[in-house]
Order: sequence, then C-alpha cells, then structure tokens
Amino acid sequence: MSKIIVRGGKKLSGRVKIHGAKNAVLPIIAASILGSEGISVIHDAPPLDDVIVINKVLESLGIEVEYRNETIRISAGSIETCEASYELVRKMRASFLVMGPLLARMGRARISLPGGCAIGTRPIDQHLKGFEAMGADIELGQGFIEAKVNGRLKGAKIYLDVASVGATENIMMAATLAKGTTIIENAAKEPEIVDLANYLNAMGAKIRGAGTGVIRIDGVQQLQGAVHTVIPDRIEAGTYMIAAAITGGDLFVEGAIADHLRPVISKMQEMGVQIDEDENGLRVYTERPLRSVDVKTLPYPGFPTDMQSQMMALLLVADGTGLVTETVFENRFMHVEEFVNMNAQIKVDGRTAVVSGKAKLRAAKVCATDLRAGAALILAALVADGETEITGVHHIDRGYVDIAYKLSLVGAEIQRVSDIVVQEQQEEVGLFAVQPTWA
Ligand SMILES: CC(=O)N[C@H]1[C@@H](OP(=O)(O)OP(=O)(O)OC[C@H]2O[C@@H](n3ccc(=O)[nH]c3=O)[C@H](O)[C@@H]2O)O[C@H](CO)[C@@H](O)[C@@H]1O
Ligand SMILES: C=C(OP(=O)(O)O)C(=O)O
Repeated sequence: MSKIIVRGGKKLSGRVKIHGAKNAVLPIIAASILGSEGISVIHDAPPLDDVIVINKVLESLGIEVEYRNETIRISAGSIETCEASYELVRKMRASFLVMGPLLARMGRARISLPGGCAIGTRPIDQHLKGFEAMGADIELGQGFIEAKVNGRLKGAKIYLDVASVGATENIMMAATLAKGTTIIENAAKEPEIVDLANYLNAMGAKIRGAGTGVIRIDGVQQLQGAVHTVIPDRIEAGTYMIAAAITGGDLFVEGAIADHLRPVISKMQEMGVQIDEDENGLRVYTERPLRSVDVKTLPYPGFPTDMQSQMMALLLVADGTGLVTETVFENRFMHVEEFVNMNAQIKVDGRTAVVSGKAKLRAAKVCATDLRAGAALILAALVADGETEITGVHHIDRGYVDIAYKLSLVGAEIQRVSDIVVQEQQEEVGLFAVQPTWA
C-alpha cells in the first residue's frame, strides 16, 4: 500500500507546471472510437491511472492504442466487440463515455453499470434519455446496460434535466454520426466540453455552441482520426494555487488558464490572496492574513465541486468562519472527518459545512476517501504541525500526476512511499520522465 508523508510548515515557492486535463482527455480518448479512418494523435495526455484505464477499455474493444511520453496514438479502424467489461468500468466511472461513440459507430453498445461512488449515487438517466430520444433501445440487465439502434441514430432535441457534464459529452459524441440535427438544451458548459467539441470538429464533426447552454450537432456520415492537444487541467492548477496560498508561499502555476478558473480566482482574491495573470500562467502569493468566505459549488461557470475540498482546506487557515455548500454531489464531505482528525473545527448541516478558521492543524494518520479529498488532505498537511500520513493514495493517482514530487520541487517536505506494484505499473507506461529525488 502506498502512502504520502508530509511534514508541515514549509512555504512553497517556485514554478509548478500543470499537466493536461484528466476530465478533458477521458472523453477525447472515448471519442476516438468514432474515427473509422486514420489515426488520432492526442498530445498532453497526462500520465494518470484513469488514462491508463480508458486506454485499456479501448484496447479491450480491439482498438490499437499506443501511449508514450504523454502522447496517445489511437487507430480505431476496426472494432472487434461492443462490450466494455465490469472489470474496467468498475475501476472508473468515466468508462461509460464509450457508450455514445460505440452506439453511433457500431449501432450497439453493452457496458457494465458504472454504479455509485464515494461522492454520490451518480445516476446516468440523462445519458440514456438522450440515446433513447435518438432512437436507441435501451435494455437494463443484471449489472449491464445494452443500447441498440437499427441503422443510424436520428437527430433529436434533448433537454437535460440537470446540466450533466458526462451526459452532454456522451450525447454530443453519439450525435456526431446521427442522421439529421441534434440540439442539446441545458447542456453543461465546462471547458472540457469545449475541448471535446474542438477535437470532434477536427475529426470532421459539425458542432456549434459548445460552452453555451445550447449545443447543435449536425450529423455526418463518417469521422476520421485527428491531431489534438488537451487543455491544461484547471482542477490541478486550482489545487496548486491553494498550495501556494495555504503555505503563505509564492508559486507560478505554469499553464493555468485564468478564464477557466474565474470562480476559483475570484474566491481566493476575496480571501485576500494575490493572483497575477500572465499569458503563461498565474502567480499566486499572499501578503497578509486571509479572511474567510462562503463558497457554493455549482455547474460551470460556478465554483467547481472538484475544488470544494481544497477550498475547505484553505478556509481552515483563514480568519473567521466560512460556509461551504455542496450542491452538485450529495455526499462530498467525506474529507471533513479527516480534517477533524487533524484538529479542524467543522460542523456539517445537510449540504452545508460550517468551517471555523485559524485552526491549529495537527498531523494525523488520515485516509483519502476520493480523489479531491486526498488532494485536500495533502494541502492541510502542508501547514499541519508534525508529520501527516495519508493513505488511499490510489484515489489521488487517478487525477494528479506525481503530486508529491511536484510539491517537493517547490519546497514541500513530502515523500511518497510506494509499493513495488505501483512503481512497476508506472514504469510500464513511462510515467516518470524524471525520477523523483526521494525514490
Ligand atoms: C470525468 C469527468 O469529467 N468527471 C467530472 C464530471 O463528472 P460527471 O460527468 O459524472 O458529472 P455530472 O455533471 O454528470 O454530474 C452532475 C450532477 O448531475 C447528476 N446526474 C448526472 C447524470 C445523469 O444522468 N443524471 C444525474 O442526475 C449527478 O448525480 C450529479 O449530481 O463532472 C463533475 C461535475 O462537475 C465533476 O465533479 C467530475 O470530475
Ligand atoms: C469526481 C471526479 O472525477 P470522476 O468523475 O472521474 O469520478 C474528479 O475529478 O474530481
């Protein structure tokens, strides 16, 4: 079992480079299934466990995938099967994103049910509603979902009851090869949706309006592979911005796109954090004590739920009391108990957490219950008194490339104690361009 050990108290300074976005690359890899001719070349694909899993899903369908030095080459000329196994889907919910592309290209897809996860039940009703509106028959079996269509999918007008990121992506991908025009209303507006639409358009799709609440897709007969560079990860960037602020440090977060981070920048500035925007990234530093603010998560362009736990860590060291309201997922306060183990004062009332500032955080043995909870625990540990031990590191590996190493390069006292299996898997795909100094 791997763990991350952090000795708190160091101010961070220097530059940290942001990798490509996990939540952009996953649907982009899934979309590559649509390319019946040519090769897709995806640059800045971050070396993350989730990326390895979705690549394996494609390989299990008979698609050729080569992943080297953060570039993925996908050749989807022939597809042998339309079934994605439970073994892979259970490892990562986003595997379900292959359903739209398979259905559109092959007329059939059978995927294991992704199920819930630590942060909520996460239904897929909106994805299925979209496929049905486009003429697919959906069968829900014991632990799997099968979708079939006779001939091509048909364009349709689809109103999403919730502006779901995954449903918008899945339906948008399915609609690219449908007969006629599809209009998605109340579509999600996240930057990752825009990145996916750009990639699909480069493959030959006709998509307009991505990034707004109404997306229009004119179906085409065929798509081919395309070359694409993935956008930088706004959540990874936001996490390092908070690492700078919480330690009273000064970091240049290289590659961060300010326009993708408006709600995070605004809230941090409201707290008194200094943020200078530059075309190459963001400089984040503090000159005075921070004050508490209230934060409410919302779909983009609201405050991202994927930054909620990290923001809560920052509120722990600010002056005053802050309210954190989670409106996107019903169970995303699992980190609270772990913060409390580190001597934080937080009370949860339904979907709101009341966070007392000026906490005297103390090191403890804590567990990452999900990806962002894990990141938030590392942030709190950076300022806690003593040596914090964080387990559940596999969650963190889903979304952060070598976080311990990156933080150590900017002055954190942090070490990852890896088990041999994790190291072997990482070496297999060439995860470390540079070996961490502590390895
Ligand atoms: C791989 C990826 O991109 N993951 C992101 C994506 O997840 P994901 O795409 O799964 O999140 P959604 O936007 O779909 O979920 C938002 C809300 O809608 C609900 N819902 C969703 C689909 C559906 O059919 N029915 C339904 O009720 C969910 O339960 C949740 O309460 O967006 C989330 C919200 O920004 C982020 O936290 C995740 O990091
Ligand atoms: C919840 C997240 O991801 P996923 O949807 O892949 O579980 C996340 O990135 O914080």
